[in-house]
Amino acid sequence: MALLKVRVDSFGYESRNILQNISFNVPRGQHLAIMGESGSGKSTLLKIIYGLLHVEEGDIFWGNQEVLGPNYNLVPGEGYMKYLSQDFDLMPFTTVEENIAQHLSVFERETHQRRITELLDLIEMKSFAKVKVKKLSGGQQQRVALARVLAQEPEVLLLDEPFGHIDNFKRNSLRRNLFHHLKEKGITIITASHDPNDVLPFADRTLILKNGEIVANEQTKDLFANPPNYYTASLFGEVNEVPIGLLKSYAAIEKSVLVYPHELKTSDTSGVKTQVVRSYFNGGHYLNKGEAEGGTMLYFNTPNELKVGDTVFLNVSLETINRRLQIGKKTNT
Ligand SMILES: Nc1ncnc2c1ncn2[C@@H]1O[C@H](COP(=O)(O)OP(=O)(O)OP(=O)(O)O)[C@@H](O)[C@H]1O
Repeated sequence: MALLKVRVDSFGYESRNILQNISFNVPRGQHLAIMGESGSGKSTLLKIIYGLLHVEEGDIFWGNQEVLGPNYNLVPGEGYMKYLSQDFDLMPFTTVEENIAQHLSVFERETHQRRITELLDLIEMKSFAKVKVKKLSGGQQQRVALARVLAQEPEVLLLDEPFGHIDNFKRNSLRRNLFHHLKEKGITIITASHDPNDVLPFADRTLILKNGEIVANEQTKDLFANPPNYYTASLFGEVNEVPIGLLKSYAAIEKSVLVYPHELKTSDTSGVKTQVVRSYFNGGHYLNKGEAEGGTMLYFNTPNELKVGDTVFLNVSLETINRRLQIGKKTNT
């Protein structure tokens, strides 16, 4: 079974080192997400995998084929791999339809119209088929760019912030359509994104980059349930680092555990005594900031708005505490 093998011992622009000790595999058909703060090296890594940047120390293989970088390929990029960069690379003076058609195989002329319709459907832009690309908004152009990379049905698809310019109204259905389509076709995907909504529902595995190094590479659900550090957890949203002694006063452990806001449950009578500082409307719930005894700030969710100055008692299940303590042990060793 084909496997994408990525090894970058070190890579830098000019003299500055950007990536080091990178090594991971992606089996055919798997969807890997790459998350990391801005500047952590996500785009650089995708460009290396696609063969746009030359790596002295490292190599990239798809099965037995080595991805040759710009020092060996006059036109960088491999036929079986497509890369959607943050700038879309469209032909502005031709129509949406022509932009897509240009990437369809010349050997399948009779099926072109059907494929164009299928791709326009996928990006929800059927009514724009005859519109010139230069007249489209940034988000619409990004959707056309997505259709273009899909037109050739690559074996490996690299997506760099694929929904960054698309508004929420279209974004949710587009990412469901797109990732469902790619999974059905068995395409191997690597998506670089800041947005946990691009990652949590769709990526089989998630790799976390920090300062150009891998800090985690796990099944997405396991990583969310057991984040190895604060940095990883905070990429998924708000998170608290809570001293165990605050949660369980009898515990003689000088450690903290990571607790997501939805894992802190309120009670009127017992738990960590906390005074409400702010209550933020989040749509389906309120995210509250509270000051616990001893001054620790805690973020916690409630179904209703809380009044500033109110006192609540917060609790975390023993099961959650124990699970998080186990990860601490694992990563310390
Ligand atoms: N062409 C370049 N020349 C020099 N330095 C660069 C170049 N491209 C990127 N960098 C630097 O490399 C580092 C990693 O950038 P990269 O774009 O890979 O990060 P990223 O994680 O994709 O960030 P973002 O999420 O903001 O897109 C940054 O410090 C950036 O300034």
